[in-house]
Amino acid sequence: MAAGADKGASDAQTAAGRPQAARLVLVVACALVDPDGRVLMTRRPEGKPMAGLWEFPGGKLEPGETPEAALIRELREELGIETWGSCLAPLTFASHAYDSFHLLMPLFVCRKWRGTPAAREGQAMRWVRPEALRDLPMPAADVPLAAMLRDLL
Ligand SMILES: Nc1nc2c([nH]c(=O)n2[C@H]2C[C@H](O)[C@@H](COP(=O)(O)OP(=O)(O)OP(=O)(O)O)O2)c(=O)[nH]1
Repeated sequence: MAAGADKGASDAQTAAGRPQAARLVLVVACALVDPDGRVLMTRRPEGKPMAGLWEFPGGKLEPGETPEAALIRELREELGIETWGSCLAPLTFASHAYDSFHLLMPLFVCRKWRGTPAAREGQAMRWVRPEALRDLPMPAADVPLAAMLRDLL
């Protein structure tokens, strides 16, 4: 019998019998790290899913964008800062099953930018020591990232 052929009808399966992934959403995010080693976190505004939770700046890619270009654009739009691909170092990633989609989120670290981050979209923001990240309410996908940042930064 093919693997999975005896599973219940409630399991989402492809015709080939493999588990069916939820819609995959690619989001790129950044740990901006200041000279004191603190990380910039922003709070999701009211009216959005997961409102009030603290997240890394970033967002979804637009069609045809590379992750790096999307992140540079998001940092400009959200925080009014300018950075460069050469200043974005891949750090880790989140792969998390939310109810309605599966989030795949590379997390870059950036220590060099031009300008002073300011919340351009009305979101709250704060600089947080890596060891204090665990005290912030975060999206479920971010919880393991916070633990990794404590070790890696
Ligand atoms: N930017 C960011 N998004 C995160 C983090 N953790 C996490 O689960 N997400 C989720 C929340 C959203 O579903 C998605 C980010 O997409 P987004 O910021 O472009 O979209 P949004 O929900 O704010 O707004 P919309 O474009 O869907 O209307 O990724 C994180 O640390 N940073």
